[in-house]
Amino acid sequence: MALTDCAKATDVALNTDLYELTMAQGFWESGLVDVEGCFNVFFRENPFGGGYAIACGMGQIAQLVENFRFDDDAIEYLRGVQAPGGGPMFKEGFLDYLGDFRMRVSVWAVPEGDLVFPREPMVRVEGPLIDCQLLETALLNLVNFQTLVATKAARVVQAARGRAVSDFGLRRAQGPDGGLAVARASYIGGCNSTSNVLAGKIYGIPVFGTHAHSWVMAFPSELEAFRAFAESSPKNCVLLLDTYDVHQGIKNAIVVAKEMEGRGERLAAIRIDSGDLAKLSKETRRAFDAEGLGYVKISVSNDLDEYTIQSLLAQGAPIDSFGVGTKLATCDQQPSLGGVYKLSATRATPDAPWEPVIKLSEVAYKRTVPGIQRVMRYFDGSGAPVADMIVDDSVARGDASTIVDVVDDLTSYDVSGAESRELLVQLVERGRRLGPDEDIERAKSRCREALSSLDVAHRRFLNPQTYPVGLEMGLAALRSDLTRRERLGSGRSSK
Ligand SMILES: Nc1ncnc2c1ncn2[C@@H]1O[C@H](COP(=O)(O)OP(=O)(O)OP(=O)(O)O)[C@@H](O)[C@H]1O
Ligand SMILES: O=P(O)(O)OC[C@H]1O[C@H](OP(=O)(O)OP(=O)(O)O)[C@H](O)[C@@H]1O
Ligand SMILES: O=C(O)c1cccnc1
Repeated sequence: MALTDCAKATDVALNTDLYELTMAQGFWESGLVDVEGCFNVFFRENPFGGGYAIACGMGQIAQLVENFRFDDDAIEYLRGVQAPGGGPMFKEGFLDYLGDFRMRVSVWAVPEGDLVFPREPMVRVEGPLIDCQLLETALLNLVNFQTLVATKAARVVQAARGRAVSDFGLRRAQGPDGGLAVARASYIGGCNSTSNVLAGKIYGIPVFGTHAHSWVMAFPSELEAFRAFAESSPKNCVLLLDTYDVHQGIKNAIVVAKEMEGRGERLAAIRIDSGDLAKLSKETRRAFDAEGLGYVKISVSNDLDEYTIQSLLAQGAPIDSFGVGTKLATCDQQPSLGGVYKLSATRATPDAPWEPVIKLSEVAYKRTVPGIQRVMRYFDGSGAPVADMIVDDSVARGDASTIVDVVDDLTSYDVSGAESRELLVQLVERGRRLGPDEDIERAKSRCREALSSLDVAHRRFLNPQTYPVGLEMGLAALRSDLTRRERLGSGRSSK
């Protein structure tokens, strides 16, 4: 993540909510240093009213775990933090403990770029409660935003139907870190390039750019501005046509394109950034084709998103590429994913058996899933994913053909005969990464393959079909049992 890439690596431990540190102090003081927990990250609704989400941010978890330490500066800062009631917030003994602290968690996660659906764990963390708690905020910060952006990008790219999409969002992103995260996640979600140069350097994402209206305005005439840009950037010349009047812009760009031809060069593309993009792109295409300039591509921008792109293509607009900024970077329509980190099991020591726990709620919809959860994804004969099953091996009944819906336990799905694969992959074992970070290109191709295998019923924007996610029958029974026990007053709530 940006903080681990750009700032002092050790600052990652302070990139958290204060309560994680006060809870950690409480665990330390209560002597609960050996107690272990299992936490799961999941979200409850697909973003943007869609039928899927794209897992992202997981590729930076191992780095977060490894870099998680409190250096002298961090301890000095914490020593100075005052409690509102007076006196230091943190005790010296706890600060000593933090000074030697190293994360001891094990982590499993859905690989970046893969499909992920509501209520299934996309990250599972096991380890000492203190460690798990200290990781919560930074982990959610990594995966919530990037999963949201990767999903938005996947939708925009889906609408573009094979045409290139570039991330233009840095100027509207949520700060410098936000801009980097947008570039990374939108590339994994399917964008071809970014205008963000730092993201290009850090992540190896191809960079792309045209020129601004100010370039044209800085010259006495548009024609001179176009000429100067063509001379300065002959190998990546994209001319912006709409500073004054697109029709005059077309004429001037044609003049410059011909002059370039005379020098053995080629105008790569033009960009249109306002007005009726369908009408103007058609006029531009006709004019350039009539002059034998069929190779000049048409790029458009201006507050685009998946819906405007879908509409432009439905209008037959001959557009070759899209620059998408504000609505991609700010995840317009839905500014946050709402992913949560919930405890699902505890054990008194690392060798003791896990005890599943459940969080009830007034609304059944918010009831959590207990246990040490794995996810199996089932596929039909054509390789399309058809359902995901959450399994806890300690209670599994061996009947892998029935999945009980995760929200409505009167609904079940039959997956008999379907091929399956494990969704969560282990990244970290007791604080140590199990391998190098995956190449971002691998995550990008995983996303492309996963989306192309997903039934269009789950991919469409309007009223997509809900993808089935449920519990293995033994886990469903355990959840009902724990719910009953808590409701009848014989569970943890009454002890
Ligand atoms: N043919 C079209 N069909 C659907 N939406 C379009 C079409 N052409 C443009 N749009 C979208 O309509 C919105 C507003 O476009 P509009 O023509 O008002 O540009 P503008 O706002 O005047 O440009 P400027 O950036 O100069 O203010 C933008 O989101 C743009 O992407
Ligand atoms: O429209 P977006 O999807 O956010 O894409 C990025 C926008 O940033 C630039 O203009 P800027 O917004 O700075 O000024 P303008 O709207 O006046 O052209 C560019 O010309 C795009 O329009
Ligand atoms: O290169 C461009 O055309 C560009 C980059 C960022 C924002 N708007 C446009």
